[in-house]
Amino acid sequence: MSILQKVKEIEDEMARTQKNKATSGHLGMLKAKLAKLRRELLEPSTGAKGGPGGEGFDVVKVGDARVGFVGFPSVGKSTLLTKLTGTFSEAASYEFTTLTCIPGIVRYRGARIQMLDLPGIIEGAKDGKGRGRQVISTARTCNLILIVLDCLKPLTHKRLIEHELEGFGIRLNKKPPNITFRKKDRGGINFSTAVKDPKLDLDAVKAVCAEYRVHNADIHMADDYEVDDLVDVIEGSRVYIPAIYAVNKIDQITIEELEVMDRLPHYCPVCAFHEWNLDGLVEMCWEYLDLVRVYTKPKGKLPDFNEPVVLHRQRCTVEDFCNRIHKTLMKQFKYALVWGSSVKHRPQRVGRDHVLQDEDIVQIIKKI
Ligand SMILES: Nc1nc2c(ncn2[C@@H]2O[C@H](COP(=O)(O)OP(=O)(O)OP(=O)(O)O)[C@@H](O)[C@H]2O)c(=O)[nH]1
Ligand SMILES: [K+]
Ligand SMILES: [Mg+2]
Repeated sequence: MSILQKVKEIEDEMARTQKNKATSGHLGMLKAKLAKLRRELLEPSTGAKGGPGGEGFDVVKVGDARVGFVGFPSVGKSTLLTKLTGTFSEAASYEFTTLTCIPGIVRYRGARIQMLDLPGIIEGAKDGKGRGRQVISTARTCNLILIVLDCLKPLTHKRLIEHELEGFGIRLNKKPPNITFRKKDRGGINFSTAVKDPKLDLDAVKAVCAEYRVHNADIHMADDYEVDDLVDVIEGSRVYIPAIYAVNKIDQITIEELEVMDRLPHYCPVCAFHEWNLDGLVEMCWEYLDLVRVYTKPKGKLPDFNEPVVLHRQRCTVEDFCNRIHKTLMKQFKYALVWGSSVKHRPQRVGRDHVLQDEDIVQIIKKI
């Protein structure tokens, strides 16, 4: 039986199994099996680099952040890229017009944001249909995924695209689960959680562990989690990426229909063709990218407000800032002077570990 057939069999069995406390162990085992099969699917066939293992498109990362457009064919991804970035990407009424990855750049608030137009994907993309794997591998390298939807198409398309991305280890608009998983030599499975009446019980946890041949481990969950979260932690190699649903072609629907869509979380209605709400979309991308702009102040001069150093919220210490300016700057670093919302005094003297905030001004003082 091929891996895909095995996957299908397990998915069918899961669909047949009622979800309750009594079946949670069995479902946990099935989910772990599924995750393992999916990993096998993604592993490159022996030796051959660039095989079906899911190499992305070879587009150089430039700018401060990267946004990838993912969606079914003909939802308007290329039209959107052309209008947003000014880089032409062919658009047409037939499906699969775009066959490769087309990069463009948006300049916004001093940052350079790379946008990637990608070929349309279809159901089964993650399992190797069409260019799906290349598309999704490229999406994995992005700081934000723009899921482009056609508002005239069924709402179920959203779920289908999410399913394809999830099957490739991408988690959308989600924080990594706060689960500690520590293997040991003896002592069996110890499961503790900070939550009263958690969704997962010891049986389910044990079933998942057994599937991974783990018989001794300490597992602690700081929050209430599902089987999938535990599987994610054991499997590793998951990426957590924010996502926006850009619902395109709103010129084709009524105001009432639009109002319903406007209220859904992470949605941004647009009309690429007439350039409606493209500013709104870029602003939302900016918010979701969560970038931190830091202005450099040379000694005795005004800061340069036109060219911020753009950092990501998870990596925005003074040291990160220095490394972005020059890779040897840290060797000469003595301390930094900071003006802005991350400090009380202006300026304030700080060390390399100080965490910067958006629009801080920094002057680096070097050792003599
Ligand atoms: N009515 C309307 N049509 C649009 C809009 N945006 C794009 N289209 C049309 O939708 C069709 C598909 O647009 P593309 O930009 O080629 O779509 P795509 O998602 O890049 O398609 P593939 O590359 O084939 O996956 C074209 O005929 C566009 O003119 C829009 O906002 N409104
Ligand atoms: K098209
Ligand atoms: Mg296209």
